[in-house]
Amino acid sequence: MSTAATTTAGTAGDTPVFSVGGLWKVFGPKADRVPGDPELTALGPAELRSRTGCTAAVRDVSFDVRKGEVFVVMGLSGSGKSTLVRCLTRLIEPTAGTIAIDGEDVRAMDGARLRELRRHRAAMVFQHFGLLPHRTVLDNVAYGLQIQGVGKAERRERAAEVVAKVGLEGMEQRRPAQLSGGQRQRVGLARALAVDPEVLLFDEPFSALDPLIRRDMQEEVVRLHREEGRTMVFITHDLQEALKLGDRIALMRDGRVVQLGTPEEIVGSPADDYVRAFVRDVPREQVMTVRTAMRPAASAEEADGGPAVRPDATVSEAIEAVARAGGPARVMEQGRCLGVVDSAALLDVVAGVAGMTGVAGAAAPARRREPTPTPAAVSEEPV
Ligand SMILES: Nc1ncnc2c1ncn2[C@@H]1O[C@H](COP(=O)(O)OP(=O)(O)OP(=O)(O)O)[C@@H](O)[C@H]1O
Repeated sequence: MSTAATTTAGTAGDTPVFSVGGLWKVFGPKADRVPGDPELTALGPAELRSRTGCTAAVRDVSFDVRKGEVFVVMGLSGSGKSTLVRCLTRLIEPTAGTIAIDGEDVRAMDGARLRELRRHRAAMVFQHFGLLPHRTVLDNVAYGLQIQGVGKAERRERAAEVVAKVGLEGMEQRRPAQLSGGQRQRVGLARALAVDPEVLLFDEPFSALDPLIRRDMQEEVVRLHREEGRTMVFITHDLQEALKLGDRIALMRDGRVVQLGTPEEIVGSPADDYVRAFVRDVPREQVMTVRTAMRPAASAEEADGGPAVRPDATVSEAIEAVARAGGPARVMEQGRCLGVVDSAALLDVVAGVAGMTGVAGAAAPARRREPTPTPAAVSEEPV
């Protein structure tokens, strides 16, 4: 889901939307003493609990959420996802560490500023989003604007726009009880969107939906993100959902982020055995891109002919192109041939014997041949 992100994520000089440093949330008696005590921080969850009665739900977590990206927080139940994301707007008060939004210190905000943060800047979409049962869809969506003091005519107009945007046109006058679970979730999404927040925070919003509706909603999020480029933080315990939606994924275990990276990095270069076990059953060809399997062109003919694929095409897409053409495909970017992929290298990725090496072509060294100068331009559009 990188289309909007790559165009809107901006340059390295951009201030991140959220910047989190050394964040801790400890529940329990005298929680404050835990983060600063090396003896206690060295303990595992069970030992910490038995020694102090405390649970470290978030342990020394640092990351940035970049403008325009979908940042997924993933982990099993109890790994600390909800606590971490609630700390971002201080729905849960952190125990230690720093949080900034657009460079502004969230921990230093007073009550009024915090309310403003939650209402205007970082809106949350919950799994159980508490729609008002006696209000219509339109009024539920307009509710956040009403709280903000927006006049009736304007809020109805804006609510109608977002209702249409999330595909609920024609249902404006229904009440929540007259909607399906998926439609209700769309109302919750529309309500968060109506206040036009800089960042949307999703707390497992789709986990109660049945699989088909869930897929629809995931596609809705992908579409909204592509159209608007809005920054999103998305909690899920579902790996497929994380891989589908995330530009980057923070994988949590026992309060720590064990790996932070793109779906391709997480699947292709798991940081440890835990992550490796987590991603073992992922169909690699649907996540890994052709960069992983690419080698330099072996000859001028190879660089000049054959089907073209984009560098961010999946291995699965390249397999189709190679199978149709009966020979290697060229990886093309802005008219330049970056390298080629052949069936053997693509198969290596599927089999998991080619990893993320960071060096194009190094995944299949035995087959590496001498590079050929790339042609200046080609006529075909990459698939
Ligand atoms: N108010 C609380 N008091 C004590 N412990 C808590 C509290 N809230 C959460 N915890 C503990 O903190 C840890 C992390 O919980 P959290 O809800 O953040 O996990 P999660 O990854 O979001 O789980 P789930 O997917 O089940 O929602 C768990 O061990 C949980 O029991």
